[in-house]
Amino acid sequence: MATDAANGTDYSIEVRSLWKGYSQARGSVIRDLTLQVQKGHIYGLLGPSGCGKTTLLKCIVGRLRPDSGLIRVMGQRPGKLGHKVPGSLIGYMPQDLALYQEFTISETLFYFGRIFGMDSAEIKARVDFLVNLLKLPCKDKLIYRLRNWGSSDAAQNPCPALNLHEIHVAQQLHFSGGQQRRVSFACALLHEPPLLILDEPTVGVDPLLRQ
Ligand SMILES: Nc1ncnc2c1ncn2[C@@H]1O[C@H](COP(=O)(O)OP(=O)(O)OP(=O)(O)O)[C@@H](O)[C@H]1O
Repeated sequence: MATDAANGTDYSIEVRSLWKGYSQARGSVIRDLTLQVQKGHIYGLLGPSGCGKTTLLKCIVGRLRPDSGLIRVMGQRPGKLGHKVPGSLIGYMPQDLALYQEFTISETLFYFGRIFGMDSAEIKARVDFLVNLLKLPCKDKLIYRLRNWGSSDAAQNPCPALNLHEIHVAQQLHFSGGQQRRVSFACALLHEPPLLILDEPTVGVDPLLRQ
């Protein structure tokens, strides 16, 4: 309805006259930005590197405060007391992966599921679904990728005492960079949020997941 739209309730995201910078010396990264995203719509944010896309998304999910202007997400200001943004109203896949390296994928998804107030049965069902949907190789793999294992440079190799076979076995227990992005995507989808915000979701993933 037109009246609802005017009040912002038809919008999942509403940004008006947003200004945001990181320091006075460097000035504003976002200058007087206004945009609206209607509920049920997919919105792509395009722009050159460094123009402020991630900064805008961080303001929308409540990780950064605007210098001035208005942001409403699902009808209310992010960070407002009692409003589940940041929280269960959104699924957010950040550009920089923010996963606990010591967790397995199963532990990671249970951790986020608990934060979103899901019970064990719900989480388990979603984990099984997402592992299948995103073709995650094994729920019991650790997230951490052993970067320089196997390097001939003794200074870089974190465990030079292991032989090549042992290193190969250890690497099989861990995720690659692209697989970690799939796990991050699974975390964003886990609680079936009404609003999904993905920051460069296709970087480092194969064509199958891009589709
Ligand atoms: N934490 C920060 N402190 C200071 N400056 C920052 C910070 N984060 C980003 N910037 C600066 O703000 C500007 C916009 O960065 P932002 O990451 O929002 O751009 P972007 O459009 O998402 O870029 P890309 O497409 O390369 O990811 C850049 O000049 C960046 O250097």
